[in-house]
Amino acid sequence: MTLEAIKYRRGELEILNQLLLPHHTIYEEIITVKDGWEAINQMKVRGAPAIAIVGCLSLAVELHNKDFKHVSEIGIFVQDKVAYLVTARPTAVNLSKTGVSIFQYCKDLITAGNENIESLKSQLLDRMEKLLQDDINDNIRLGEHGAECILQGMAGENNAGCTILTHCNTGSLATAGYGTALGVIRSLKKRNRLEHVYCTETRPYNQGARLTAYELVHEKIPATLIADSMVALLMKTKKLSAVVVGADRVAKNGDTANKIGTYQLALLAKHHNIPFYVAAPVTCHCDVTYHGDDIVIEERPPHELKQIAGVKIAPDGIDCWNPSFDVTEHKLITGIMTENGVFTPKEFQDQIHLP
Ligand SMILES: CSC[C@@H](O)[C@@H](O)C(=O)COP(=O)(O)O
Repeated sequence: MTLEAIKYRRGELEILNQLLLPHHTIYEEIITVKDGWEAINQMKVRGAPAIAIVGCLSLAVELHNKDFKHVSEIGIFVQDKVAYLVTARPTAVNLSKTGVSIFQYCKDLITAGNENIESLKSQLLDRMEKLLQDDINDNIRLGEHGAECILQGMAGENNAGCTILTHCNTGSLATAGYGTALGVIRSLKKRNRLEHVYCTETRPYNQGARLTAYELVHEKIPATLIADSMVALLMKTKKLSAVVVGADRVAKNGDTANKIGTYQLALLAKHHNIPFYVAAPVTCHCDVTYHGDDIVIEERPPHELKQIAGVKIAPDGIDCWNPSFDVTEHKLITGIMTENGVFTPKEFQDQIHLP
């Protein structure tokens, strides 16, 4: 069974507290949008798709449990809650994009003359609940396209297995299930074409060591953990088929924001002539961000850099800079893997109006 970051039944939401992994598996109840906001902001739940789904499902739970006197109250309620949710973390576009689409759906239903409060609530709940299955379906399709693309690049290699380097956590814990970059790895494994995975520790928050390594062990995928500082030597000395990473926001020009350290991986991949792929479902493509430089990069508090699991590793008094993401320019990207296919940044720019 794959790991489950989100457990939902109408009116009930629980999230796996990822701050406690890999040592403790503890689910926490989310009853209100405020609970959802705090879980996202404190990174109990993280990963662009998972953030969006938990934010919207926290809204679903509060909406389900609340009484309204008029449909217009529901419209105001949804608008206010979405506006609040999007302030939890700025870089991943999934939360604001999905939140805005839920509000738009609500507005459309009201404008179309839906006067029945219970029916309006139920249609909104259906729509938000669908996010879970949609995300899994998209990831499975993305994984298949991504695996196919990598294997086509190895066509001359006689059914050899692939060796993939990945960064941060993009698996079941970061999504509703299956994963984005890790979904591509799963699809390669299903085809018996996966030789080995290297995952970076992903300092400072160690999503690679704490979460990806945990998922890889859980899934019995042959894998090796490396420190971020070992990537150049890895690329020089081991034969890598590709680097595959996730994304938190893809700008219209194909620049992508992802976990801090991704940019240096892309630069190193270019130097070593290794294909560099970004696995990015359409939910993280941003229609209003034209250029990577326009992406707001979240800065996390200093203690997340100066401590590991609550243990100090740096002196008091030292200044810290802790950007949580960086932007990889599209010219460093071989392909953007989506549920609709794999696109070069140029093709991506031409096809930005994907369904
Ligand atoms: C599955 S998606 C890709 C990204 O969301 C992931 O690699 C990442 O950067 C997550 O960052 P995080 O700060 O842990 O939410």
